[in-house]
Amino acid sequence: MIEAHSLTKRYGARTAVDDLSFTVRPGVVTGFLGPNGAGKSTTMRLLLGLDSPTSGRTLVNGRRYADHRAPLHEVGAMLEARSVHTGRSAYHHLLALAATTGITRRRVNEVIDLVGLREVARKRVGAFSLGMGQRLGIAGALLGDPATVLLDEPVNGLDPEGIVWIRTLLKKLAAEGRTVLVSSHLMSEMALTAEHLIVIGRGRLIADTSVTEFVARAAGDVVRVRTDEVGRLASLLAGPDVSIVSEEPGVLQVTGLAGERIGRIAADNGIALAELTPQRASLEEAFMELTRDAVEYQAPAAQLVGATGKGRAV
Ligand SMILES: Nc1ncnc2c1ncn2[C@@H]1O[C@H](COP(=O)(O)OP(=O)(O)OP(=O)(O)O)[C@@H](O)[C@H]1O
Repeated sequence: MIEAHSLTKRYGARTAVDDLSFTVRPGVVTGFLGPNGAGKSTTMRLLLGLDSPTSGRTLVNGRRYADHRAPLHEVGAMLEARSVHTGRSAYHHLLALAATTGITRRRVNEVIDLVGLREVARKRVGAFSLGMGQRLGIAGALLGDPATVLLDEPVNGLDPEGIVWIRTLLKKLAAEGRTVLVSSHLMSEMALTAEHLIVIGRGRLIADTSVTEFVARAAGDVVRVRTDEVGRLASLLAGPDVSIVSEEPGVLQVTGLAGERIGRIAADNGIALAELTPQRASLEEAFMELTRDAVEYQAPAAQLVGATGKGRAV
């Protein structure tokens, strides 16, 4: 389990992380989402004790990272910046890491197989592609068989096959009862990988919600209706919670009524419809909407704010 309590990090006048509180639970993959510069990497560094917070605190498996006697067995992490000795082979890089904490050669070989680097294990890391480097970083994170895994943008640089592989691996790690926190700036990727989402913008918490709930809220309730009788239909549909806009001749964009209801009202009044289409905001659109101006949203934890697409020009 990972906990952030009122975490704040300032670099001079710049606030990278701003009073952030959340809990990451074991058993599911949690996506850590935010646009570039939102503060994801900084938060991850704070969780790992690589940087100290200006205020607030973080706990991993109930303790501060620095208080763990064998941190590699508690938390495995891959941060974005690669700090691998490029002259070493993948095998020797992992062996050197293992040696610092009494991890066996057998385990080194296990993780090499787990991440699919067996064929290139003896090659110099300097010659690795970005994707191979990511796999090596993941191998390092898993070396200590940790209960908690933190990965910063692990999908970067992976080919489609690698992306599917990491998705499957993360789900497996979570199913084994581990806590898995994965950062990304790609909503679409996280929607396929994560079950829970923590979304930040400008260092602040914007949403702490299940992916299911995020998807449900992202599905806007705008229905596009095409008919020869727009005027008559619009007056029949009008109501206190209904908004109707017509941006092109013969077409209404209706908010606040389900498609079924619109179809029923039209049929009851003998109006023929040429089209009746619920318009769904894509997840990516919803995410962008949500993070566009993070300062607008000052969400309490465990709530999703502003993802309904309100404010869009309909
Ligand atoms: N060491 C530092 N010194 C000064 N400013 C920093 C430092 N580290 C991060 N920042 C600033 O803090 C903010 C958050 O950066 P951070 O790298 O945590 O964001 P991020 O969400 O991980 O973004 P990205 O996806 O681009 O890596 C940015 O404005 C960044 O410029």
